[in-house]
Amino acid sequence: MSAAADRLNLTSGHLNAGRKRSSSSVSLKAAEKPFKVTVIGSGNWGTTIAKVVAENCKGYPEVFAPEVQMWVFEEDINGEKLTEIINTRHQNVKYLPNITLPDNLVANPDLIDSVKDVDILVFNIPHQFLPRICGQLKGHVSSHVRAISCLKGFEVGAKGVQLLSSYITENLGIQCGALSGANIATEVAQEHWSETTVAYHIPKDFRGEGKDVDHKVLKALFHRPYFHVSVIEDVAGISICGALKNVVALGCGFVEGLGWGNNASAAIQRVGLGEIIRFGQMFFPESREETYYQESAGVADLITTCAGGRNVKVARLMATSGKDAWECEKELLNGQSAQGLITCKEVHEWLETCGSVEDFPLFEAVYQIVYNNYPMKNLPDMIEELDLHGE
Ligand SMILES: NC(=O)C1=CN([C@@H]2O[C@H](COP(=O)(O)OP(=O)(O)OC[C@H]3O[C@@H](n4cnc5c(N)ncnc54)[C@H](O)[C@@H]3O)[C@@H](O)[C@H]2O)C=CC1
Ligand SMILES: O=C(CO)COP(=O)(O)O
Repeated sequence: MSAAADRLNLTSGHLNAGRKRSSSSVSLKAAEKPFKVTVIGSGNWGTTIAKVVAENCKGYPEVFAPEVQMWVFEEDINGEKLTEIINTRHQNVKYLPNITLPDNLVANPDLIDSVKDVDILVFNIPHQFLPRICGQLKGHVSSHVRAISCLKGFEVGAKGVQLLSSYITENLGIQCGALSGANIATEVAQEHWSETTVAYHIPKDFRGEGKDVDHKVLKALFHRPYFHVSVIEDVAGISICGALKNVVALGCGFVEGLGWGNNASAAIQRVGLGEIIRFGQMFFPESREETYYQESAGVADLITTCAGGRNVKVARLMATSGKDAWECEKELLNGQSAQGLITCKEVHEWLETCGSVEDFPLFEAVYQIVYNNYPMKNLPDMIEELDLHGE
């Protein structure tokens, strides 16, 4: 067993679909040429995942090239470039303040330069920017590159509703999995224990152990003592839950902001979980129902987001202040993004296209409140009424 695997103490139970844990060790072969990793994105979660990845790349030089590039959408912060601040003070003062970043993490404002000779791309940007980023990357990424998307959302367009990992595969011609879990970024950055789920299908052109990315390599890349990783194959299941729990969290924020308390929030989460699973069954039948219940990316992420995520905070402020969603997002998030605000519109457009709006009354109610100013106090009736129409 390599020294890297020894330190990792990988177990087969962590590497397979399902939740059976086994104590048998799985060796991690040293890479023929250590994998070079780039993180695309440097927001709240982007910087946190870059920290996790850089720690592991430094810790396992037999497997990964120690230097990790992080592409940064350049900004001026009080007369200084954000990339310069990150590279000299090792802090992302705007999106992840008060967290020291590893010195092998290098901020790069040049997207194309940041992916030069890369083997593994980790996408981590608000999903509304993905089409433009993919457009810029086209022709600059070899088909041998493997990717993981940490984004939560969908792409809705001429091709219908698409997973973001599929969008990346289609546009860049590279295999792409996903990482999603109950992961409020700041808690992970502070190294408070949490779990996550990584999902990845081994592609047909897999080049072999030590030469290509497999589940063991992904576990080594993301697992930390404070960030426990389960690697499975259900990319669709973890991505659906990650996208849609943001819409449910807006619903929770509305009822909390109205002062209705825990029961109302629990009711929204119950209805929301049902709609998430129904969405998966209708549009992504390859997703597995147990993923929603058993993985961190499933119900656990729904719970943490509805308790303490940015979407719930924005919706709560909408309820207490009467301001619209965009004002609240601006006021609360200092340039960060509440992805549920975009996802609820994308979901509405898709459901309308396929005549299924009435099957998803909560998603529709959230959309109508955010975009058409429907009174949020009518939320229970909106869910009921649409249910009755559906009968
Ligand atoms: N923050 C969190 O706790 C978690 C977030 N996620 C997901 O991770 C993804 C990334 O989220 P965050 O890193 O938190 O981003 P964020 O919400 O902090 O957004 C700010 C980022 O967007 C970038 N940006 C602004 N304008 C841009 C433009 N025109 N083009 C490209 N980039 C631009 C900023 O430079 C900054 O890096 C999202 O899909 C989110 O749902 C997932 C788990 C946890
Ligand atoms: O995805 C998240 C937690 O897993 C973060 O949710 P918010 O974007 O609502 O903060």
